[in-house]
Amino acid sequence: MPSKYAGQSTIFDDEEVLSEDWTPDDLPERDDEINQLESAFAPATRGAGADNVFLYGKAGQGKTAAAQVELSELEYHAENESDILDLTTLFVSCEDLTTSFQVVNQIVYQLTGERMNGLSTSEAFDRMFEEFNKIGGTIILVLDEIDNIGTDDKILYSIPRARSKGYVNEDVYPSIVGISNNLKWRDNLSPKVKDSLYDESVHFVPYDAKQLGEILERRAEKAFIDEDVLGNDVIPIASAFAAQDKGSARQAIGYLRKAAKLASSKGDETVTESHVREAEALIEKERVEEGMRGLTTQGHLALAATTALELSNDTPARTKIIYGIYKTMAKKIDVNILAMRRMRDQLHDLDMQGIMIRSEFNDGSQGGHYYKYELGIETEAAVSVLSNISRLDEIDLNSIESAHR
Ligand SMILES: Nc1ncnc2c1ncn2[C@@H]1O[C@H](COP(=O)(O)OP(=O)(O)OP(=O)(O)O)[C@@H](O)[C@H]1O
Repeated sequence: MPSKYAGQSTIFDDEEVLSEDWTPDDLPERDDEINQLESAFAPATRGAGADNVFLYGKAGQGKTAAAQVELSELEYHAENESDILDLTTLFVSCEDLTTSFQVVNQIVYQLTGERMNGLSTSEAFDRMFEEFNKIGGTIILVLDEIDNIGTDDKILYSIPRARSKGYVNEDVYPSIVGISNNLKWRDNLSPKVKDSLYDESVHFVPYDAKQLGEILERRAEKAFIDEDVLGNDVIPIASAFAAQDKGSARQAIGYLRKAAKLASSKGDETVTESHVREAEALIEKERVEEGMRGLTTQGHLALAATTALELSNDTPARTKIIYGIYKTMAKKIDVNILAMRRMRDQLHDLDMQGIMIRSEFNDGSQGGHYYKYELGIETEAAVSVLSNISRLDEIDLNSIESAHR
């Protein structure tokens, strides 16, 4: 008898194509942006080093993918067509790095396999430039999610000025490709950084539904065994969902991937519109749960107080009722008690994130105008997230409410 794994995928040819890590060779929707990158890299092909360039735009807009595609092209040129270009490229994710020192440390680690311990920031920079001197030639550093360094931005003016300041030898041409989806951070950079980093600044505007549809079509061609696997509405709906939200290609691909996995796990031979709708609802649920986990302690307490009321069927509840329970909980775990006005802000934020639902009431001249809140998610989902937060260990969501009564 065949195992339950036999014949599992009746729809996928190459499932990997829908994964987060798969990089396309071609991004036709970003031709203009890629041309701008090409102009920034072109001086390197003439032996003058690449210009510094800054890619910005919201998440999932192909900034990282465009940098990868254009750098691969330049690497191909250096290896196969050029006697002039001696190229080293380094891709550094700054996701968990919050200072220039940490970024420098990571660069040195990626170049040498060694971490720098006990060095001052300027010693660390010296060490990095020493490595650049050993390598020589054109060195392009892609610093992805560079906004994580906040105002500690020494690296962003030191590398672009390394040659003019004599930090590196004559034959070394280091430059930066900075990538960020935080537009505020970019606008608030120090003038020193703006001067050095803004040789070129490339803006990635959000994709529209048509472009997202084309991106999905190309992926689908590679991912599925044939075109009949996808119902006619699948791509238009997945791209419309993503376009209405953030215009993110990552999000659109995520809907298609989840819908296809749902179809596959149910043994269905085609992916349909209802799989996409189900996928969207599941992804939204995961997003909200993630948001719940990431709340501050005050946010968690506001959620805990509302959840306790939900468990005793006392929702929707007015702010002052939630506030009463919140105060008891905050006291119990020794947390500073917010004023009622601030609690209102917390509840409003939870409403904005889809964790709660706020309804407006108007009792005319007697009661005036007020809001009531209830959970916007399954009660069990809130209980499960809250029970995994150690700061709230001493709070019993079932008994606090009865204590309040
Ligand atoms: N024009 C496109 N064609 C095909 N795939 C694309 C296109 N644009 C983006 N993608 C894909 O969408 C996903 C997100 O893209 P990418 O990581 O490059 O976005 P980003 O702008 O760098 O976002 P973030 O700032 O969140 O990292 C990747 O899987 C990428 O391959």
